[in-house]
Amino acid sequence: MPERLGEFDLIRRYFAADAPRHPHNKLGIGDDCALMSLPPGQHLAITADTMVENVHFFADAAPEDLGHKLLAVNLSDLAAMGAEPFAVTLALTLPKVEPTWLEAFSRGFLTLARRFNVDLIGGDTTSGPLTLTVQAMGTVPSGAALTRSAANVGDFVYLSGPVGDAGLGLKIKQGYRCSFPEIPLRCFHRPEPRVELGLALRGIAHACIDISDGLAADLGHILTQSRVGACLDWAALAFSDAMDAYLAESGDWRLPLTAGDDYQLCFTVPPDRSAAIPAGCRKIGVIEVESGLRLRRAGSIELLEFTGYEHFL
Ligand SMILES: Nc1ncnc2c1ncn2[C@@H]1O[C@H](COP(=O)(O)OP(=O)(O)O)[C@@H](O)[C@H]1O
Ligand SMILES: Cc1ncc(C[n+]2csc(CCOP(=O)(O)OP(=O)(O)O)c2C)c(N)n1
Ligand SMILES: [Mg+2]
Repeated sequence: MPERLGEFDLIRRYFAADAPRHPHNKLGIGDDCALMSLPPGQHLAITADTMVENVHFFADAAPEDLGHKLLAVNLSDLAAMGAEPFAVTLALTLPKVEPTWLEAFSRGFLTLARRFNVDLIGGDTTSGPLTLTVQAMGTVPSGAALTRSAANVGDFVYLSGPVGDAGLGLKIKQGYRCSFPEIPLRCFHRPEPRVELGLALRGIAHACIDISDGLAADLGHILTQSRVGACLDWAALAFSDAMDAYLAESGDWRLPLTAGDDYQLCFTVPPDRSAAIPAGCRKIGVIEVESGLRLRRAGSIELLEFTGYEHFL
């Protein structure tokens, strides 16, 4: 007869292995609340993101990848703010207790957490349709956060890496045949949160956002909240070989601008600080007075909608 695990055994076995290690975390899993204490001069940065089966992942997703991605998308929001992560809570709704699933999920989650010195300090576990939520907390020196509203006219727009691969990974999962599927599928299943880059951009970048819904939509949030516009240069965008092959075959140039799930950072920098930008980031455009997002491509300039992943439309 298989072993039966209850709610509290499950938490103890898969999630409460370590006492908190980060000095800000004073009390972790096991009481009604966790306790933390921040040094003076630091702001607490807080974010939450949920992942739901058939919305954010397919039913056949590897649980280790799910644990990784759930934490990665939350750390990505802290990175986009220039915040240094130190604690997370995890709210799990599970249809049933499956030890092999939980073991792999917690391994994916806790491996990434340890890599960034982040403690799992609490959460909630219930039965119900598979739904995974994390709240992530970080610190940023007061006044140093990289907000969406801080872009200035004349700033250069930068992107931290290729976009579109995760969207291509989703297409591959939906049946698109691609000769080089490894990178797109890896970007879709195992995004890398750009935490070190977010920290390195403090004092250099003005506005910053992570690309979860798509470049056009997420840069659109910066433009709207900063009351500016931008013009991007298609030729400045870097694509993987897989994306180049997809573009050549399909002509679908909108996909890398609108697909989302990439978790690269898009940020704006005044020109006189551009020499300080970390390697690997590319200048893709410039912030302008005129509102809206324009794209220079194939000899002409066209207006782009702020299109991206949208849950309800
Ligand atoms: N249900 C909610 N209640 C309160 N605030 C919310 C809710 N959902 C989202 N927000 C806030 O709205 C803003 C935009 O959310 P979202 O698009 O999810 O950001 P992100 O792409 O960074 O995860 C964020 O400040 C987020 O905290
Ligand atoms: C099965 C499946 N279908 C579609 C997608 C694509 N997708 C789902 S949600 C999303 C955007 C990001 O999720 P959201 O909840 O909007 O995160 P946030 O912007 O709040 O960080 C994308 C690109 C996916 N990842 N998996
Ligand atoms: Mg969100």
